[in-house]
Amino acid sequence: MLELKGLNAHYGKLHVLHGLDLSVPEGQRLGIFGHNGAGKTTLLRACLGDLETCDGHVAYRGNPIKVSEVHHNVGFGMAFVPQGNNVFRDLQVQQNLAIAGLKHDASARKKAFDEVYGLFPLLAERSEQIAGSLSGGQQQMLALGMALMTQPSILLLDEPTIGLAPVIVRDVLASISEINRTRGTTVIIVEQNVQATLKNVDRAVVIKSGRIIYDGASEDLLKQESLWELF
Ligand SMILES: Nc1ncnc2c1ncn2[C@@H]1O[C@H](COP(=O)(O)OP(=O)(O)OP(=O)(O)O)[C@@H](O)[C@H]1O
Repeated sequence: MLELKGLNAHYGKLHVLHGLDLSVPEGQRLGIFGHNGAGKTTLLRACLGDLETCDGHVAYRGNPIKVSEVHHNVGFGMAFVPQGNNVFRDLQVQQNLAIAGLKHDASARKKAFDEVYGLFPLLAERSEQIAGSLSGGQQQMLALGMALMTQPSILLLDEPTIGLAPVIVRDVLASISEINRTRGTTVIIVEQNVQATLKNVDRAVVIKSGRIIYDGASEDLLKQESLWELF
């Protein structure tokens, strides 16, 4: 579904990703882990074409991802939830969702609303609440709901549980698994909460200094003693 070949990324003289190869099949839940600064967010941005200074090949369902054409690339069915501050804080919950679903006609938008409210009943209960007054975990659910309003085939999530209490972390990760189970949506999730995330992904990739140093089944990652220091 998503294919990266020989991906290099730079910020000025800083060489961040070094010839990465990665192939993600339809319906997979992939967790990407690694130290701060390892290049995880950069990798997500490259998948979207949101990085001018990268080279290599990125394709989504056979469509080449063109650099600097994010608006075009998301049209292939990609949704990206960036780290933090990802809702319109001064607008109501339902207004946030409506904006995210603007590309749809009225009937597709209603279907998307029904799906989001079905997955996150709390968003239906709080539909008129101002988003900035939701708790951190609720805002994260709204951000996921906004991504779902686009009816994506792949979700790219950058640390969706950052700053949340452990019990809420579990809820948010379970919601992501539920989205994958009910819609078949492919998920790529960058996370620092490694142990909690491993319970909700099929495959784990560990990046160190812009290179993949582990790629395997999620349940096997914790058996790799040489990687424990990362966690
Ligand atoms: N816009 C930018 N300009 C210059 N350097 C950048 C930029 N964005 C990221 N970097 C640098 O690139 C490297 C990789 O950053 P990236 O955000 O991809 O790492 P990460 O693995 O997502 O880290 P974290 O877990 O802390 O979010 C870091 O050294 C970072 O300082």
